[in-house]
Amino acid sequence: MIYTCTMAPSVDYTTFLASFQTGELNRANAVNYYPGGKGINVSRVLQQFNIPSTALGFVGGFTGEFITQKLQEEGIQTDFIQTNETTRINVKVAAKSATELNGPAPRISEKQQQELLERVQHFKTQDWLILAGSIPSTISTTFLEEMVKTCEQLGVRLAVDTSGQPLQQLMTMTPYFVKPNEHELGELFNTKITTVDEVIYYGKQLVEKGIQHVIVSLGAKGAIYLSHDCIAVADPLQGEVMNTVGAGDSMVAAFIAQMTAEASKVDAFRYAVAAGSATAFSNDLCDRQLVEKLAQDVCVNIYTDRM
Ligand SMILES: Nc1ncnc2c1ncn2[C@@H]1O[C@H](COP(=O)(O)OP(=O)(O)O)[C@@H](O)[C@H]1O
Ligand SMILES: O=P(O)(O)OC[C@H]1O[C@](O)(COP(=O)(O)O)[C@@H](O)[C@@H]1O
Repeated sequence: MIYTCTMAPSVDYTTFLASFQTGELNRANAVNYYPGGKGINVSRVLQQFNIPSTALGFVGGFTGEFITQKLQEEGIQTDFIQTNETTRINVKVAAKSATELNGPAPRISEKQQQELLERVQHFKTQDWLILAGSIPSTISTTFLEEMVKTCEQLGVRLAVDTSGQPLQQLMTMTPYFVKPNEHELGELFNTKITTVDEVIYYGKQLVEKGIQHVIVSLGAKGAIYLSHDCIAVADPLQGEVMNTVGAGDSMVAAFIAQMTAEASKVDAFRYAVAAGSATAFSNDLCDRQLVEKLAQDVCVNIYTDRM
């Protein structure tokens, strides 16, 4: 089973405008709202590939109910822990450039953390846990340590897509797969990363720690994959950008979908890049048909000798 864990889910309220000006009244041409948060997006894209997953995390209030109901309507199993706080609404402005306003993560009590740990303790060997999105500041470092240790002991493959201090902490352990974007990678090494060579230099350091698969996403500039025996650089795909929210999550989902279907890692990476762009070229997350189509166009340059 694939479990996604979103500790700070959201309802993503996206507004589409021709132009956006701060300090002015802006009227949207269209809006949409979908269940959001990185792990939840991963579950929604996996479902596009007919891969079942269970969405874990913390939800509360009317927005929490909306998320649970929408996921269930899409056929995604949920096993959320209820919080007293109403789940945040993240506002996205899709205009000439994208602006995002993400609410704070919920406060999670020790009891609620324990409940989550108990769920992880029931996972089986070869299961996946995708820990994605903001990790609330109330989540203790000991809890994260125990969660990673439990995954290691059970033989669960841990994928990580988060940022800030929790990412720093998780990188001192050895997840199976990690997908930072270039800013998050820079943050990890306390530097600013701008060139492909820099991405490769720092990405390799993650691989040397024992992380099996590293994808560094570069937004409109494409992405780079690194493992112990391969570096692959994907050129960006061109298209009409509609809404980039969830592009990174789509990438994570497509990579895992392909890995579970026993595709080669380079093919899995190719699909990951296609899925990221397919989402960027869509109003909601990508659909499978577009991913399959774009996957044919992704140009990947492989450098096995740069490790
Ligand atoms: N404007 C864009 N045009 C084409 N592809 C894009 C665009 N933005 C994102 N993508 C695709 O989605 C992937 C993930 O996007 P990115 O913004 O790096 O992730 P994150 O949302 O996690 O920061 C990129 O590596 C790329 O393949
Ligand atoms: O947990 P964070 O870092 O605040 O991010 C949450 C936001 O990220 C998203 O999951 C989108 O993530 P990506 O664009 O990085 O793929 C939104 O659905 C959500 O609003």
